[in-house]
Amino acid sequence: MSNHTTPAQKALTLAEALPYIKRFFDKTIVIKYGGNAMTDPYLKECFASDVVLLKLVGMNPVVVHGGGPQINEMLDKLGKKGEFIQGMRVTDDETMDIVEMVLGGHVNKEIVNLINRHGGKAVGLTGQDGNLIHAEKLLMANKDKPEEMIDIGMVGDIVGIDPSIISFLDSGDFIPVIAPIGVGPDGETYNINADVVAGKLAEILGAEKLILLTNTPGVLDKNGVLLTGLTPKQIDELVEDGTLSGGMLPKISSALDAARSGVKSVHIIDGRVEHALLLEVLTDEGVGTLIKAK
Ligand SMILES: Nc1ncnc2c1ncn2[C@@H]1O[C@H](COP(=O)(O)OP(=O)(O)O)[C@@H](O)[C@H]1O
Ligand SMILES: CC(=O)N[C@@H](CCC(=O)OP(=O)(O)O)C(=O)O
Repeated sequence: MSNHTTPAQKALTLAEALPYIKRFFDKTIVIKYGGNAMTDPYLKECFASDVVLLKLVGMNPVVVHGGGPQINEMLDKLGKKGEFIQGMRVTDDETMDIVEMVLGGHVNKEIVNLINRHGGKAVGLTGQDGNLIHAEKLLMANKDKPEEMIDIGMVGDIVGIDPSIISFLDSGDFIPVIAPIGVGPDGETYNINADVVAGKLAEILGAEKLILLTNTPGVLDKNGVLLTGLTPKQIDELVEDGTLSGGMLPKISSALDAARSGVKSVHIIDGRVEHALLLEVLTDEGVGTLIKAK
């Protein structure tokens, strides 16, 4: 909020929150915190305080985080180059070790720590904890030649989610902070795109909202103009003509799957905006792109 806001304007903004607090009271809100959105220290503080505020007014935020750029940084330090195909990281065994170390370690604990310093009770998990995310090796079709499969190593496809650990944490007013790592039948670990985890978790938890925080104002058209709402047909067209690429591909397909599976509202928003979460959940302000089920 600008320093030029008058007390009356501030009061109006606060009053505006009441219908949203009532509507989302006791509802689950899955928040995907993208690695690209978690770069600026001040914005990280804003994010953590927003999550705590949502919890304290009676909502159940569940945080799923990414960390793609943070993994790249570590790979760089080790002299290894990160490679992505259709928005998914090619993950050999050595890269998988680094993914687990960065996501399950540093990134996860940093977010837990931030939320706790703002007065929340966050608990960090990977998909291994409480058997949360069951995975198997992803068989990825080449989008240009669908009959051809691409082997991208230890990248996982979610085959099941056991949400009991989330319900348990929720009953104790804890805020789950989840790293996108899944576990296979033989205990092997898989690297899963964080948007995919957030979308599937929102579906299984019957979430009211799924919010994907990233580093663009939302989905942009060919001319870089924000698209405030997107239907499945429009999404198909944008994929086909190449307007959507890279990390936006798994993001949009997870968002659409979640919307079609009953998550009431799915948004891709700009995590670089101060208090983007509060603006999205508690005000009339439309931010980012709303993904529609039809
Ligand atoms: N049409 C589009 N609109 C917005 N961003 C797009 C589009 N197509 C590709 N992108 C890319 O997708 C990126 C967001 O995905 P990603 O890098 O995976 O971020 P995150 O870490 O938040 O998941 C944007 O920074 C942008 O470079
Ligand atoms: C399979 C795959 O691509 N996994 C991702 C997991 C992290 C992630 O999704 O991070 P962002 O949300 O910051 O992009 C990766 O290795 O980068």
